[in-house]
Amino acid sequence: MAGSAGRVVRRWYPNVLRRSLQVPALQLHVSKTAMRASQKDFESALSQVKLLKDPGNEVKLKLYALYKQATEGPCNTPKPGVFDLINKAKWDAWNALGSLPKETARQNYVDLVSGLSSSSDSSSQVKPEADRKQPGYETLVVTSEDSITKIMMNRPAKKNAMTTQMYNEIMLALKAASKDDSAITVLTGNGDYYSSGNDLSNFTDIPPEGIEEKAKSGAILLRDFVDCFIDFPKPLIAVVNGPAVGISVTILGLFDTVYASNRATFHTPFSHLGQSPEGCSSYTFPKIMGPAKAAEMLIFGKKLTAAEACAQGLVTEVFPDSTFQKEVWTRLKAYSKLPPNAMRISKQVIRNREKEKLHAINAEESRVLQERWLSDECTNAVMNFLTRKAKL
Ligand SMILES: CCCC/C=C/CC(=O)SCCNC(=O)CCNC(=O)[C@H](O)C(C)(C)COP(=O)(O)OP(=O)(O)OC[C@H]1O[C@@H](n2cnc3c(N)ncnc32)[C@H](O)[C@@H]1OP(=O)(O)O
Repeated sequence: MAGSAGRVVRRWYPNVLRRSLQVPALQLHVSKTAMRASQKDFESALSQVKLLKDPGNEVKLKLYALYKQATEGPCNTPKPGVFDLINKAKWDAWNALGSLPKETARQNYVDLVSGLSSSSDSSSQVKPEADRKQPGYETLVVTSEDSITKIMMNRPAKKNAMTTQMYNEIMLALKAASKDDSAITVLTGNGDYYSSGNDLSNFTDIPPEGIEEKAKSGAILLRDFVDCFIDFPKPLIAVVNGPAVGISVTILGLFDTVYASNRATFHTPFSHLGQSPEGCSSYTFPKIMGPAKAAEMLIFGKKLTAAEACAQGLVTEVFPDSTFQKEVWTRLKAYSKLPPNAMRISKQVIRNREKEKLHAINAEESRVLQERWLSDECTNAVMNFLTRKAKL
């Protein structure tokens, strides 16, 4: 079948499977008994079915059963043995149609193929990215394609600094991705930065209740945000397209895989900002890279190159910037074809025993940071940045 975009859709009934299922329906042979009022529709459905995208075994069995019923009538062949799994499944499907009249079976076959064709038409077209973009996000571009949900931070002019709105939108996007039919989820950044971390202007928006209330709501937001990463059920991959700062670095310890461009750097300047570690990094970083290397990053704000971050286990693999996107997305597309349930379960087995501990650490880090935000050290550092006296 040619899709409405004029693109030929791959055949879903491979020869091997067709042989093993012995589905004569797909040989474009129509028996005389089926040649009645809806013969033309039936023939056209038989042609169409060969060009559909793979509708899955359940539907293929339905099609098989309806074809047999339409052309041969009720099933009266001997039931295959229990170990002849494929033929038994086919026999069961046909037998389940009981005494359904041939004409009704033929009509049902035509209706089923017609339904499959229209859904295949709409899903087989290559849509431009603007069309695939999920609506409702202002600070992100969220797309789902090839079983991959991609969450892209989209404030390139501000180096993808994370505003309160961006934290909330990332939480929403993760919650949606955890329930959609994608196999893996990716977080990445648009432009030259992955992310410059917390948007320091978040500190300027003080509510009438005062600065304490601001720190309190910031700590709740931080805790909720990090909890979403701790609990995310599917493989989560960071595609670090450029420099990463602050919270965009610390949460990497909660990802399953981190791919980085060789242009990326990893920097957590908490002491410079009068702040303290978050994103569970006080636990994950010493575990990943050892306490001495973790202290250099988290206490002294040492900036790591991508190669250093990889050597210390924070990054899975580094790619040359010139081929970064191509190589990483080729790899991810291949991974996304692996059985999704197996991947989820493997992630659970790897991560679940740490979950409770991570939630407790997140709560504690958020509580400490809430106090830090009220300190003179933090206020001065933020003021310095916002009045352009200091750049990290
Ligand atoms: C509620 C949860 C709280 C969780 C807490 C998390 C802690 C952290 O994440 S700590 C890390 C905070 N981040 C920083 O301190 C980075 C600050 N930014 C910089 O030092 C520099 O901007 C840069 C090194 C990232 C980039 O420098 P560069 O010279 O290349 O570009 P700029 O001209 O400085 O930036 C362009 C544009 O973007 C604005 N911007 C960049 N980062 C931030 C940021 N983190 N917060 C607010 N705004 C940021 C920058 O001001 C420029 O804006 P204008 O063009 O309007 O001047």
